[in-house]
Amino acid sequence: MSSNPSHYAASSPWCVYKFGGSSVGTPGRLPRVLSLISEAQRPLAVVVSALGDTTDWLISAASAAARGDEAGSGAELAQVRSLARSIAGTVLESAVLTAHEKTVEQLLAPIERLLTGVELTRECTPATLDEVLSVGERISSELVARALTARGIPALAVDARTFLVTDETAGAARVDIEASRARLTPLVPGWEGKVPVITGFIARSHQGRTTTLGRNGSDYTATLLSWLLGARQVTVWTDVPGVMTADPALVGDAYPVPRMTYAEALELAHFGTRMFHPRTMIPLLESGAALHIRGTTEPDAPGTRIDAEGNPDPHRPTSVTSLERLALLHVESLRPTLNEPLGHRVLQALEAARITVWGGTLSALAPSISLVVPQAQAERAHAVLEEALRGERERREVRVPPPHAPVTLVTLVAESMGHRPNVAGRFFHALGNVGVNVRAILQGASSRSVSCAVDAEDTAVAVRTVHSAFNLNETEINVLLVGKGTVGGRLLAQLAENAKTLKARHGVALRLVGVVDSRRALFEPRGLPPAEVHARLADVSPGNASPPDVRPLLERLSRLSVPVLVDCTAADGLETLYAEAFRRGIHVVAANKKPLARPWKECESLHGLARAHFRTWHYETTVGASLPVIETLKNLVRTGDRVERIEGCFSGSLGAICHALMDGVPLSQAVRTARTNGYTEPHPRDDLSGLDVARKALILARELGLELELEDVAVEPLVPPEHLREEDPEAFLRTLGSLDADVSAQVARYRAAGRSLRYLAQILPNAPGGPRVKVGPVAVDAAHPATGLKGAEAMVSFFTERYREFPLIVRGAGAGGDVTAAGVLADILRLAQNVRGRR
Ligand SMILES: Nc1ncnc2c1ncn2[C@@H]1O[C@H](COP(=O)(O)OP(=O)(O)O)[C@@H](O)[C@H]1O
Ligand SMILES: N[C@@H](CC(=O)OP(=O)(O)O)C(=O)O
Repeated sequence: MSSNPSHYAASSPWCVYKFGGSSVGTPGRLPRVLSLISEAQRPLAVVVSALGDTTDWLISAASAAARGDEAGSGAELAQVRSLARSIAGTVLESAVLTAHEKTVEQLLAPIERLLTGVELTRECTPATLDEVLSVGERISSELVARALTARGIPALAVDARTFLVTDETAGAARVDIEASRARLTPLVPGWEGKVPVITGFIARSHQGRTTTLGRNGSDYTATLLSWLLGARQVTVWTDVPGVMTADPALVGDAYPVPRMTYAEALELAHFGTRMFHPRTMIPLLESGAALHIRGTTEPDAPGTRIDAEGNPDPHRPTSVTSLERLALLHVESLRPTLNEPLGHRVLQALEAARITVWGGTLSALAPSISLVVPQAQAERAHAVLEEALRGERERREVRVPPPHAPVTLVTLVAESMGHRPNVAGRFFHALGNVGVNVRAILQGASSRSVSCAVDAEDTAVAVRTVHSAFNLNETEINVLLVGKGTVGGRLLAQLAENAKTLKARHGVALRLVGVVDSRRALFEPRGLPPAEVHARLADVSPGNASPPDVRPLLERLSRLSVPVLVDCTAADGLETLYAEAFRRGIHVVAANKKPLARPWKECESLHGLARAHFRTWHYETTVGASLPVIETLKNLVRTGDRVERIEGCFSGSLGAICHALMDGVPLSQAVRTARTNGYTEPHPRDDLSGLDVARKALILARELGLELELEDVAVEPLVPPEHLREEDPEAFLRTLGSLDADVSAQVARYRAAGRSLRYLAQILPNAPGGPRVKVGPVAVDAAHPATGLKGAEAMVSFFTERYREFPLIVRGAGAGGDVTAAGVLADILRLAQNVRGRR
């Protein structure tokens, strides 16, 4: 090919349109294609791919035939025929349709005979496969040309084999541009006044065999044609509105990149963006023509323009791409070798064995080497390396461990790498933050990209993380809410109320993607409007399992960016769900105390699991609703203070009940009111038994590093234990009435003595004989700080080495759906701070 761009600089009035399989072969889209062609400027050449998945089906038909599977081969071919018919039926009528169907049969007949031959010989050579595949593009060019003609737009089906000349390499032929030009030139005058509809992907070798240019090769046909015709512009129409910041199938919030350079597009194609054939850019680099990528379904969207200049905006988006099914090979140096350096020998050996090396950390003088190769070639590559380094291995100078597979190469393509500070630093920092293990960093890649190899299972999270770190102004947090009772219900309301401000002021896009209650589950990865949740959930028919199994939803949640499981239940057994969440890379925010009160060892291993997966477990609201109790204690411990005593009224609900009792309200009435106000646990027995406060005391004690169990907490209930047996909350409230008189009398005696009833918790880490934790009712005197508490107020006093004389006191509303939900929301936002986006 010429290396002199000016020689072939685009100069003619020709325009080239290319329509991919998704545009011509998806039912309903062909009429749009036809109108785009009819509205385009002239002269126009159109390149088309095979309809939909035709090429895949033809490949399967050939493989089935080679296995001798006649029925399988026939079934694949039947799919080709059936799609061709159904699409034709949407744009052609009566006699024209009949004529077209006859043409399709004429095209398919020799292919069927070829496949019979493959069945008999049980062999499908690459050359035969190319012949089989070529029928896909030939069918679609015939169809589009006929459909245009039927609409009064003069058109002509053109088989690219009549002018595109290649070498003999089946499956990925190389084009002879001069020979092709010589064949095309005399054909062009015959296109005068007509739209030539040219087959993409296929060509003919010097020896006259049908060849193909490689998968996605129609884009390449289009740019080659533009070069040959001297066209200034090529438009590739596809099913996405341009080149996106990431594969939209992997990243839901990817968006179109308005402009990029040829080199950026080349890099994207090289590192896995399957929308381009890697050679597509070569003719454009030669001719200087611009390539437009546009969406057939959104023709008015600006799309992406690819040219020599690219995007001059320094804040332009960057694209992330991934290449899967790879393997990582290492040569580990055990001690310095005395022989020649290993790098070039390794590369030479791999090249001689025709192994593709995608990249790696390697230099001629490198003592240790990492290489990325296709997974399918990994075992062979390993054997080649072992053989090439046999001497060094025998002298124990190097080791060649077995390949590590599968891995994925994740690449950020940024033309501005050199102009923007710390691109590589941000790339690796973002991955580190979400616990993605970077297996190898690729050096030697161009200055416009940075790549690393990650485990295949981390592909989605790695691509999404890098994408949001570089391309999103907002940090998107995806929430799956379990429990929509008092706290969960208020959280839904607060999500709705605060979403706009959080986005605008703090760059946090909070998206609710799922809700689970005791009977039903709802999941919508594109987001659920919080205000509609109750109604949408009511429409879901309850499953067999009650409560529903949340684990399958975790799998879906884990594929979204910054996934968070929010537990607003007071249920038992959620710890297994948390473990599953951490393992899948999901954060947990919980108002539920029960998992934190599990046996110490179990709880510790759950914390360990979160750490091992770099996930957070926030639970500030488990003690004192949204009062900053746990964070304050963590800070005291972190900064080296020694806690001598923690004391307080941890329960807003018991606070409200005690306060009402002191005001003369009967016990049963006081409990009922606290429950109605959303202060108590679902079953108020958990409050009156002291169990709920005991759990809170245990949570704080464990924050101090005390290895205590729930049974170690000395608990004195507010009412005698024999009154706490009733399982049904309503019946329980009724039976409490029998205690009203006794309790009121007791309270009157306290009042007379100038004392107040409070439910106190005390943690004494340094008590003689070992740490002590106790909770129970106490008649405090007027000087006690708890005396002044009103309603559902809670209070925690920290007596420490630094706060000995004047304790650090946290005090305020300690119960209620609104404050607890606000605390949960604050915990979710704290998470967002660790995974900052682009701003
Ligand atoms: N960065 C990206 N931008 C846009 N599309 C991408 C990107 N990465 C992968 N794709 C995928 O490429 C597809 C378009 O390419 P392709 O399947 O070859 O389309 P066509 O059939 O039109 O030739 C999109 O539907 C999308 O799933
Ligand atoms: N039909 C060929 C060539 C091609 O480019 O198709 P599409 O434009 O639909 O990606 C293939 O599937 O590889």
